[in-house]
Amino acid sequence: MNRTCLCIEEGLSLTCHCVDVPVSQREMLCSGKNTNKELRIMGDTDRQKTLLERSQIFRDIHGHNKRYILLLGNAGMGKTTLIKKLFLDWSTDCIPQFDFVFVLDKKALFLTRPCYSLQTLLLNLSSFVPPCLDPDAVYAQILAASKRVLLIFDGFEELRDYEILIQTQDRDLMTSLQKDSKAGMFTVRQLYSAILQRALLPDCTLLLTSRPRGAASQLLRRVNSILEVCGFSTSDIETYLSRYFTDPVLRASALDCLKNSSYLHLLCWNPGLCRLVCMVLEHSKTLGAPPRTLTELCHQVLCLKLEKSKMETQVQTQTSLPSVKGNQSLSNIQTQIRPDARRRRQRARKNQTKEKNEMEQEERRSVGQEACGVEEKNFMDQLSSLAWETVKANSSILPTGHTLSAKFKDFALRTRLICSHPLRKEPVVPKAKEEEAGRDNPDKKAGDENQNKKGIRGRKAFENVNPSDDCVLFWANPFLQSYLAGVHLSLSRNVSERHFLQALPALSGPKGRRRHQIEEQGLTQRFAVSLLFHNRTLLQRLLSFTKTSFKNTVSKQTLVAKQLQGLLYGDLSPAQILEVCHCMHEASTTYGEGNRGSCSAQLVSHMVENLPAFLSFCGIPLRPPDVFTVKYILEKGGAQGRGFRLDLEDTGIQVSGLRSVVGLNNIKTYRACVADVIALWEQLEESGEEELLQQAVSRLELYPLKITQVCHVEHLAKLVDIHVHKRLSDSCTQSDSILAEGVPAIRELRKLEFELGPDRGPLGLPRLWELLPGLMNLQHLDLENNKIGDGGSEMLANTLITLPSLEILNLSQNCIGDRGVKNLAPALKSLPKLHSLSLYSNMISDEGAEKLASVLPLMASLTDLDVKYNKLTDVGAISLGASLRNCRNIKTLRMWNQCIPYGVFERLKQQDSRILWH
Ligand SMILES: Nc1ncnc2c1ncn2[C@@H]1O[C@H](COP(=O)(O)OP(=O)(O)OP(=O)(O)O)[C@@H](O)[C@H]1O
Repeated sequence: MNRTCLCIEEGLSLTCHCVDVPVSQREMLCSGKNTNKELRIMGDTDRQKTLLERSQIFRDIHGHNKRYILLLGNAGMGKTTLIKKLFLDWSTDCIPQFDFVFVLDKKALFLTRPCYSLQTLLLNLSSFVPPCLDPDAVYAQILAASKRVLLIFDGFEELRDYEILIQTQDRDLMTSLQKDSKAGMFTVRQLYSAILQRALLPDCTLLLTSRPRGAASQLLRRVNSILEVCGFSTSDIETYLSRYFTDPVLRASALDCLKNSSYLHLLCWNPGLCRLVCMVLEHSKTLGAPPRTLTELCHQVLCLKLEKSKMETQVQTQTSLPSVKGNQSLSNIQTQIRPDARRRRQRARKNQTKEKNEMEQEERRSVGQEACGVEEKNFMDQLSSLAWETVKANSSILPTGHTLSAKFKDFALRTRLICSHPLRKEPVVPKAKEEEAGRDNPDKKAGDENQNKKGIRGRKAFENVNPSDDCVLFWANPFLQSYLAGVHLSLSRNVSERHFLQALPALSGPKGRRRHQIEEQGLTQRFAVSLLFHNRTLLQRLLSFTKTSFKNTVSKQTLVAKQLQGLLYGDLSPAQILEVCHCMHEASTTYGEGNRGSCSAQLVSHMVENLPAFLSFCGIPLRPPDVFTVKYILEKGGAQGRGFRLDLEDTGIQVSGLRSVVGLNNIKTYRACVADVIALWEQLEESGEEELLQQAVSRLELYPLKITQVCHVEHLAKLVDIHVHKRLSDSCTQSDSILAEGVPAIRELRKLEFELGPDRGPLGLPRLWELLPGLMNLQHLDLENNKIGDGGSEMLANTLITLPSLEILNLSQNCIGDRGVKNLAPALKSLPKLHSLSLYSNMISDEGAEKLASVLPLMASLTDLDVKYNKLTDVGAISLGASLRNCRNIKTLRMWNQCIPYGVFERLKQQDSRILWH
């Protein structure tokens, strides 16, 4: 197993190229008053605190094993690589709690015949599984100690795929599966479903990987740990480059290039893209200028791949090396060859080194020239069409209904744009039977011995029974898949203008909001728009173009321009605005030509003119490349004299990203996770960047402030502390002059909504009581539904007296009773500006009502009081009604509840019209 999973992808190995990146622990939390739990987007500072090493993945903080783990990560973020690394750890005994580890791939779901058992699923169908000579004995061991089994589900693009498997419930089937899991009469789907539902191997540990998309509430409820792969940090990128480029000159030039291109550097946050960036930097001498957009990057990678495949074909013909057989990719073969065979191959390769060097030189010379012949271009068109089909279906797997010509398949596999996943493996014949068969059939025995001599004994177990039928074809790279889908949309004559527009939800205005945006569809949309403005001569190197297809592109370009100019940006969702920003960045930066270049520039100019002045990205993840694009658009706006207020709350933006946008001249105010804001200020103070610190402090906006997570209270407390002490920390004094008047955002904070709800409210309230005295200018405090209770009212009373500006106080639904009112009464009468008080739906009875009635005339500014739905009876109501006569300023008193007799209430109402039902 160690050998089988060593290869990350062609030419890259786990031991030499893999960079260890941690995973972060994600949390399911209720947000605000909403009782449904959802995946919380964490701020950067908080995220850093949840990072886990690989060795901690299976253990909780108490050292207990986690049994149901979900690992999330966008395309290319390294989920599969992490799993291979876990395999490697396991094979070297670093995860000793498991005796067996199996990887079950989504692609096996294509096996639809009901002829499998749990035993064959694990020992014959799982990925990386080594040959097993005594399956029955091994299976018995698995069943006997299922607690020591780790099952990993990989290759699932959507959470919904799991959700469907969990929802399918057939009781009879589950019973028969549990009764006889050895019977070969189930489909892979049924077996997967039973495992995920814990009907089979209920004690084993499950680790599921998925891109974080699609609704999956049932699944999220089942799992007891949600992890996310982190991208590469700046130092990870450097490590990766130093491992990728063994040639010091190339390495230095690649590092230099990244230093000069912040976009490429930010793309490298995604390891899959980092790999692509390295590929093009490796050939930068011949490729010319490094890519400035994702479109250019994918275009250059495609050219390289096609060149490489062309060169390999030439060498193969020259040296008559056996060609790649059937549907197996080279990398697959590499991983399966035993070391002795590999050594012999290496020796042979040495002899070819000279030839190879010449070939590489030739390759370098030819990159930049024509990459495809006519036939290849036709194949590229066909691939593009397939790419769009798969993107539309949210899948990386090629549909099985198509009959693909052998030549096309060979091209697709040779270029490594498509890979093949073997589905069925030959069952391993137990050794005794093998010998028996050999005795009966001397020819076969001789053949087998031959194979053993070649060092590939046992390899049979990995191979397909029938290579053409028993494999699934899938896209090797999600970015190239989306790029080709974009090529099809914008350049194919077969895509009408109507269909083209339908594929671009970001451009269809508010109605596009409703659509659930899938990552690859977003990427495809970006590529499709950008390719319309792309340099045609370059595109012609890859694709077949006729005059008609050019015409078609021009009309689509006009259509896109019209659509973009008609957009009402104020009506777009944050996700749509981000997508349009990406489209515009790609279109206007990608190699343009002549008037196409100026046309895209005009579109950007139109966009920045029409963007709303308050630009919110709240609630959508902003990854490093996204931040680059947003910054690009903001800068363009700045050049046209536009200023913006930015909302970056709940975006998970990194502190470095925050720093890059906050300092732009045309940013008037910004909001972001308070902990990250403080982290940024501290960084700026430490680096002595006073001007930027001054801007970052003065531009922060908090108003109106909603506290929806317990951590928000902690963050706010820290900020209030800075405000009160007028410095960032005791040891730092550089910021003293900047903070001489405290934090402007705190000084100007007028409204605070505390929305933790009854379960989490008590967790955050003690901290709130401590920080409130720092919010001197607070006018509106909304504490509805936080279970303050009589216990909390005392603390609240102590704090209220420190808020002289308070005008509106909402204490509805807080379990406050008579004791609470007694505690609060002195504080309430000390608030000189309080005009609205709500004690709606608490537990105040007559005693509390009387206390309230006694202080009412002393609350000179009060105009509205709400004590509806409490427990007061006619006695309390009459007291309040009587007190009202002495309160000229009060305009409304709402106090109805079922304990007050109807007649009494009616009479009170008639006596004073300010008493209201509702
Ligand atoms: N930790 C790492 N070190 C070095 N390279 C990595 C690492 N993680 C990922 N890569 C590179 O990124 C590529 C994509 O990674 P991988 O296939 O693991 O992503 P994934 O999250 O499984 O993507 P998908 O959702 O598309 O399946 C790998 O082939 C490898 O080249």
